[in-house]
Amino acid sequence: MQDDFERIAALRKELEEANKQYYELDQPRITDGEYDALMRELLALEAKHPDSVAPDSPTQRVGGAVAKEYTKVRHLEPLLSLDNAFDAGDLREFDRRVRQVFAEVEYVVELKIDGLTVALTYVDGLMVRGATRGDGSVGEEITANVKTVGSIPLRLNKPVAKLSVRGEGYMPKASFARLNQEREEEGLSTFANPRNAAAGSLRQLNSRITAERKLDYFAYQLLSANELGLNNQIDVLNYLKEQGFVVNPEYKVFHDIEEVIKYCEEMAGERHRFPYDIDGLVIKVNDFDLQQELGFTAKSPRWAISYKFPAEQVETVVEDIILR
Ligand SMILES: NC(=O)c1c(N)nc(OC2CCCC2)nc1O[C@@H]1CCC[C@@H]1O
Repeated sequence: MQDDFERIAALRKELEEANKQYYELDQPRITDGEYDALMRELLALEAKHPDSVAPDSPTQRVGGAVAKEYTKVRHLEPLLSLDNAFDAGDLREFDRRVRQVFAEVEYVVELKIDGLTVALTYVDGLMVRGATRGDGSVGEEITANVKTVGSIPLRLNKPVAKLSVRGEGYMPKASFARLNQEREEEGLSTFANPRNAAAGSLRQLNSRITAERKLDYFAYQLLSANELGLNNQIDVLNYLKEQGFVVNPEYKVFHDIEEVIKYCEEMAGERHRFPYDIDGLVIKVNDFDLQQELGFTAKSPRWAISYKFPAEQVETVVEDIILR
């Protein structure tokens, strides 16, 4: 018979493995019910041995902290916004400006997830802080809520002294539909779209409520990447995956803006085939030395632009008028 501490270690290992299978590999091996039973057993054992609770224990994901209001946090580096391109002409103009500095350029094109930016800080491999974008310089501290997002690692696979990650917190369409269904049944107001639902869920003062919202996260940026020997965006995305983050797999590399334009126009028609909302694409110069050369305008990088999908003709569906 294992003693409590051996059982605690075994349960943590099993729950972390199940989490990895579910979020990173998208192949759940145990049912939600089995996962919950293991979690309940671990919570009970940790309650019996409170000094055994580690900050990266899976039990830290169930939430429970109820904040009274938000503390504000200043970001290490400001979170930038993006200039927008609305058509092929805008993209050609962006490319012309880039090529004024370098004739040869490689672009990485990523889906633009329609969520909200969340900045994560890890110290010695453990997640110590999560923060909203706020005004770009000062955001809200939402660490307890961020810990409930299953695809955000509580501990890095290869701990480093300090790591600052940026990515998009979002609510998958399925979670959004279920949440609005539940709220309707409870006579509560429904959320207008997954982005609002994600923002409301991540800015919840009660992290137990956040834990129920089934949020997700795609990492896409690292601060001080060059200190880690990473000198382009593709290397950063691979590094983030190695560390245990979920990176959106739909990114592509192009060498020519005409290919980028073709891909953007193709994707405008494909936007609904993903299990999450996207509102465009983000085109980034891949090489960090070239990004450095290009620099920034007052509010956004000169080495990145977002291609916004054209507004859709939403046919107004007239609700069937139920004649009572
Ligand atoms: N929403 C996204 O999927 C996304 C992305 N895939 N990549 C970036 O790269 C940043 C890095 C520096 C400038 C933009 N930003 C994104 O979202 C931004 C955050 C703020 C405005 C955009 O939504």
